Amino acid sequence: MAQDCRSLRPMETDGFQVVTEVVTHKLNHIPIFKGDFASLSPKVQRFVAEKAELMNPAGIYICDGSQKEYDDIVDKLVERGVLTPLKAYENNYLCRTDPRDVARVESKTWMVTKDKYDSVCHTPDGVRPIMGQWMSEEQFGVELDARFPGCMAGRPMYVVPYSMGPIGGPLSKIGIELTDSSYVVLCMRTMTRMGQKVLDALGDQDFVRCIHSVGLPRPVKQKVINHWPCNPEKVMIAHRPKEREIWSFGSGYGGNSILGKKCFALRIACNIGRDEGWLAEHMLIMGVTNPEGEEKFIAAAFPSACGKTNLAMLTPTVPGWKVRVVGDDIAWMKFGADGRLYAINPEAGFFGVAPGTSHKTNAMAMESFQKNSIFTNVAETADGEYFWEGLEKELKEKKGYTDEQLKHLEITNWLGERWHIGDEGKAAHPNSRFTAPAAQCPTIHPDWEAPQGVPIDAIVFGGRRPEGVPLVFESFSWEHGILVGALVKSETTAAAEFTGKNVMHDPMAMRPFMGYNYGKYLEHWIKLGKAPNKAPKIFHVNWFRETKDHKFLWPGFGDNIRVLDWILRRVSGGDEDIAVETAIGYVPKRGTINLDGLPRIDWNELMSIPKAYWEEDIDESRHFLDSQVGSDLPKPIRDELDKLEKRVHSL
Ligand SMILES: Nc1nc2c(ncn2[C@@H]2O[C@H](COP(=O)(O)OP(=O)(O)OP(=O)(O)O)[C@@H](O)[C@H]2O)c(=O)[nH]1
Ligand SMILES: O=C([O-])CC(=O)C(=O)O
Ligand SMILES: [Mn+2]
Repeated sequence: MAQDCRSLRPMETDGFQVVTEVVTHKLNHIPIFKGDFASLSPKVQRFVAEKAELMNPAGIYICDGSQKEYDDIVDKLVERGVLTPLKAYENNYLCRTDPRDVARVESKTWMVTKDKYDSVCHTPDGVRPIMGQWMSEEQFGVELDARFPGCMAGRPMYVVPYSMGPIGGPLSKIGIELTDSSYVVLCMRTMTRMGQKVLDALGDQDFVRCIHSVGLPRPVKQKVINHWPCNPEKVMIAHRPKEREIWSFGSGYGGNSILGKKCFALRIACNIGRDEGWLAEHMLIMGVTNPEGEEKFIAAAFPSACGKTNLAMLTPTVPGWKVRVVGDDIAWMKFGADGRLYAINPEAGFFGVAPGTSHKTNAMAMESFQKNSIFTNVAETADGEYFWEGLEKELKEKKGYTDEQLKHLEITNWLGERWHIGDEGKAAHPNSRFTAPAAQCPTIHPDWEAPQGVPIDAIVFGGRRPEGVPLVFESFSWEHGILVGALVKSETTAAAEFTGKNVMHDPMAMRPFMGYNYGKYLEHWIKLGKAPNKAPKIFHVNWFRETKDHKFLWPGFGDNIRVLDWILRRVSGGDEDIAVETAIGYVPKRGTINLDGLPRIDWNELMSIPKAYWEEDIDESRHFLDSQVGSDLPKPIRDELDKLEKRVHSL
């Protein structure tokens, strides 16, 4: 490394005191700000030393995961203006990012493998794969060289050891993230089990290597906006699944930087799962107890910002039902010796969409983030409370404001500007997020950290489908259910860089998170569902069907319990006559979904299966599978599509 990091002035080292200057030939005089380098396992030492040599940080900070460490980092960030305390709560902070760094960037996310078709499908000439982007190893080398050498100059490099899943659990895995973002350190502490105890459990085993840099070495040449260094022009989120390695550059936004989450727990983990015989999925996990006291577990996959957090934390509107959350975003699932499918939530916190969250829609999320939480890109009221679209009514009632007072309330929007309700633009960014410890959720399941997981009785797919798709249907078989998952489509949301409302394919809600060839992934699913494994039933739901004048046909949120009730009665079997066979699957018989107490529901409109819509949809789906999965599409899935087409034609 050309630069001499010892010549940095103290302020350029973020005010850290040098504890020891370890002079090994490996560390090349890079000082240790915190922790004991020598106590790290040889593998970890080598990883840290090599990457420090490459990225040339001002010093190394080995995280112990303690509360004091968290508080110290928070204090520093408050002092620097990166975080603002939200005075109305205990230990809650607001973070405003550079407005160019607010969401995942799918176009800058790559899988790096020797063989292209390990990463993506054999798509016909001229078709750009949308389920994952491939980069060659050679190209990756070039891209790495253009970004990482010296990229941490003047910044501390935090070493973040973390476990996905309860530490030491049979389904859990360990990663180590190196990052120059202290915001990321705070989020990793909430979202994972992080710190010394992970190093203790690791011993000299291997781990997933995660390298993250905001990509703006000091002295910075560009203007830093909102004290949020980032490098939007050079963003790269690259994964090397064979090497179990992640390289993330240029963005501090959660989905790109909290590497335990999407990068490890989905893209790398689905590769590990393929090798080891399990599944890593973009799914919530919930326990649902009926009025008779029987509990069943559901895993559900909806695309980003399509309702996983809300469903997992649902407050039932029907008396006698109880819902408890195991996880709200990611499930690692493995069939056990008894043939049942067991799921763990690899995360320890919620990184949830803020707008739309209120006591009315998701009271349990609201309760989860009253303390110890970080709010990214939300707005703030003059009283030091968080604010976003969907909280207007609640705020008015809480404060006893008149409409006029509410309109004049001083709000600082996510951009830091003065803003009033009714003004142009949004108070909060549509993808603004809360980061809260899962343990703070009042409905967290007592077994949410059970190392062996919870047994899954039903898998549910869904998306935002304004047209044509009924509220709920059940697939005919495991293979048909996989086709249903493979054909998940949804209106785009603000969770990634897309603008406008287009209905896009998002198979299994995994399009942005696929870690290998999608056809092989479907094959893996098919294989795992075979006897002696007992495959759960697969359902599809749609909370988002609209009337012609764009009103939701279904009230959603807490009323979704009515649909779960039907699903679980189908799972229980028995001789209840509650389903009708249709071309696309079993749908509820009229009268078998409890609608008591709801305003008028247009059942016919909500449940209809319009032939013309489905014929067109199947043509489009066939085109999608042909062009995007091509020759990699497993035969059983193609057969299911043929059967579906025949059934729809004879509607
Ligand atoms: N109409 C309607 N909207 C819903 C329902 N459930 C959730 N939403 C809205 O969908 C948006 C996102 O929901 P989340 O539950 O945060 O989405 P998620 O699937 O957890 O998203 P990621 O964290 O991005 O993976 C919120 O703005 C909700 O208000 C529902 O049942 N009906
Ligand atoms: O990754 C993120 O930024 C948040 C998330 O859960 C998603 O987009 O599905
Ligand atoms: Mn998600």
